[in-house]
Amino acid sequence: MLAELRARARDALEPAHWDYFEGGAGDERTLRANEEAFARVRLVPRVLRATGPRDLRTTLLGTELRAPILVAPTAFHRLAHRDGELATAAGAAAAGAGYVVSMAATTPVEAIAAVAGPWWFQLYLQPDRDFTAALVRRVEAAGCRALVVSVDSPVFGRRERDHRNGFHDLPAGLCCENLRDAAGAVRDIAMDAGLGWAAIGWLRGITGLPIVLKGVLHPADAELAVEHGVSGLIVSNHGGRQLDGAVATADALPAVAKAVGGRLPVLVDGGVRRGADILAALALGADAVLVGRPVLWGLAAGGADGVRLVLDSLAEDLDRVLALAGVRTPAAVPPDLVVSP
Ligand SMILES: Cc1cc2nc3c(=O)[nH]c(=O)nc-3n(C[C@H](O)[C@H](O)[C@H](O)COP(=O)(O)O)c2cc1C
Ligand SMILES: O=C(O)C(=O)c1ccccc1
Repeated sequence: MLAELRARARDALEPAHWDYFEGGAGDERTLRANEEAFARVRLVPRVLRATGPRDLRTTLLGTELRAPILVAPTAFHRLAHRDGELATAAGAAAAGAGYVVSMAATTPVEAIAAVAGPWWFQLYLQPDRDFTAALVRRVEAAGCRALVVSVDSPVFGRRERDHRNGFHDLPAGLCCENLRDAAGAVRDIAMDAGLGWAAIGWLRGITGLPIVLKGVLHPADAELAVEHGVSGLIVSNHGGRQLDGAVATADALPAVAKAVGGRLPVLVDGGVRRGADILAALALGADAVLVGRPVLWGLAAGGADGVRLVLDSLAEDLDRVLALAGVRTPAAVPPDLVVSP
């Protein structure tokens, strides 16, 4: 199902845009490793557990979802489909999935909020703190339920496909609509290699929204995140688009989950393509998963309906594999459901 949508997306997109969505950094080792790590997992199901119908509902930081599935923040949805983020928001809402809006969205958050279910906002903390604070005020006013701060991007990863294709800018008519300053001029997103833990403390001080750190792979950073009062973590290597050679997320997850020890929700993204991958993520210590590229395939192939189809199919597949594994709810997935090879 996903493979067919992926092929349709490829047909629908200009090659340079396809490469932008699909590609990773460097030799794309980490990009491949994410899917491979899930494909290596072997499950040890339980039998005769009389689970009855499954219940996939999941609450994260006060946000209620139909299943432990969210749309990962990805940039430039109007490059994938004319309805852009409005289609993503509507498709995710119809599927009961969470939606993390990218800071690089090509639609204003107020318009997204009008058609979205529960949504969070992904932020790159900008060197201009006043601008960052104004953006936080804006997304709070629009109804954002949590801030997802990406911490894996002190600089841009080297995306060789984009260099080859000369893809550096959005085409005329599209821009990062949430990066307008007070005068209405659109800024570029700045990556900030000067960011430290003090910046997280600063953000804590200017907002009451839960703060989720995205891009944690080392258990020592997970421990620091807990100490600095964040509300959640996303184990992520940015879908292999930042540090090529970084550990696959399914491989990094158990140590991070162990360091957190249940003190915060732990989410994971990168290479989640099947219900069995979600089941594996839950067994390896995650509370929920985010899905990046498959949502873009659905969006490019079929707009809001395509997004809904991707998310509904993953939830249905998770329901089936939970039953086959003898588990009734996501929270009840035991660690001994997976064996290491
Ligand atoms: C085209 C594209 C754009 C992305 N843009 C962002 C972004 O703006 N902010 C961010 O934090 N992560 C971004 N990511 C990373 C995703 O949030 C997520 O970590 C990754 O896509 C998960 O891997 P998957 O695509 O294998 O599911 C992007 C990923 C892709 C593929
Ligand atoms: O492409 C990306 O992965 C990404 O994170 C990003 C960041 C800033 C602007 C556009 C995309």
